[in-house]
Amino acid sequence: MATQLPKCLLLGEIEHAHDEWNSLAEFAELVKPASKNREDFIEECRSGALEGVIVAYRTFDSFTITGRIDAELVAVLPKSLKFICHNGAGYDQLDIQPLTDRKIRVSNVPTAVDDATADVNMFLIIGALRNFNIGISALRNLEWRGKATLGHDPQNKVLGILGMGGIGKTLKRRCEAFDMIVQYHNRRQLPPEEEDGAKYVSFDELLATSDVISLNLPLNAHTRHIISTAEFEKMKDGVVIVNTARGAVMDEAALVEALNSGKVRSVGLDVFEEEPTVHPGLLDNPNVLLIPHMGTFTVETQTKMEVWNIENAKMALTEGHLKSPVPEQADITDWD
Ligand SMILES: O=CC(=O)O
Repeated sequence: MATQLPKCLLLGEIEHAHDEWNSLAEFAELVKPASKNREDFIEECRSGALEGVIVAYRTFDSFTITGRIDAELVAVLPKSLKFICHNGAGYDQLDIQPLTDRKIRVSNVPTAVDDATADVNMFLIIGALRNFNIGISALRNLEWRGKATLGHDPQNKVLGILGMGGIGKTLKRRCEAFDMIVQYHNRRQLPPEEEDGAKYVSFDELLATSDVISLNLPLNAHTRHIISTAEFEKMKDGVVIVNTARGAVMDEAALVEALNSGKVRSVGLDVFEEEPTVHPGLLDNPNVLLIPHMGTFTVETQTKMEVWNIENAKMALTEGHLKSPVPEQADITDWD
C-alpha cells in the first residue's frame, strides 16, 4: 500500500519560484485553504479539513486570509502542524510565544531582503535630505519647483542606525559610499569585525548626536513606539528620520507633531503603523517622502525570498528542521 504523503499548506501565493514550489510535491501533498478570511479559516481548521498539514508556507499578504497568527488562531491550527515558514524578514504578524508553547517552529527570511531594502533606505535618506517630495509634487502640479527650499548633502552627516542587523549593515556600506559618518545602536554591541568601523553608541547618544536616524530594527513588544515624544525631544533640531522597518516602531501621531513643530525637518517612510492606511498628518505634510511598503518589491528579491522560504519548507519536510529559525526559537533543541 502506498504511504500517504504529509501535507504542505500554502497560505498566500507563489508568484515567481513556481518550479521550486512544485518540486516540493515529491515530499508532500501541496494544499491550499478553501477560506478567504479569518472567520472561515478558523472554521476550516476546526472542521479538521487541514489535518495532516505538517508545514505551512505563508506570505505577508496571507494576513488577509488568517489575520494575526495569535493565541486564538494557534489554538485551532491543525494538530499535525509542526512548522510555519514565513516569507519575510519581519515576522511581527506572528506571536512566537503561543507557537513555541504549541511546539510549532517558525522561520523567517533574513539576508535575501538586505540589498533591496537598503537601496530603498538610501533613496529615502537622499530624498528626505534633498526635499525631493516638494519638488516632485510641485512639478506634477505644473508649479515647477514650487516651494522647494535648498536641501542638504549627505557628505559628513552623522547617520545613526538603530538596529544594525543585515539591512543596517548593508545600509552602512551604502552610506559610507556617500561619505556619511556611521554610528549605531543595538541592544548588544557587535564584535569588531561586524561593526566594521561603525561607532557603537547608547540609544540616547544616537538620538542626540545623529543628523539622520535610520530605523532598522524588528517590531516586537520591546520596540513598539520605541521612538515617541520623549525620544523626539532628545534629537537634534531639524533631524531627518527614515523608516524601512515597521511603522509601529515609531509613534506616528507623535511624529506628525514633531514634523509640525519643525523638530523633525523631514522623513522618508516605506512603512506605516496601520498599513494600508496612512496618517493624514503624514499625507498632508510636504516634508514627508512616502513609499507604500516597497522595500523588497523587486523581481530579483521577491524571487530570492520565495526560493529561500521554499528551502525552509523543504528542509522541514525532509530533515525535520528549519534553515533560518526565528531568533526566539534558535536555541531551542527539545521540540518533542
Ligand atoms: O517588509 C518586508 C519583510 O519583512 O521582509
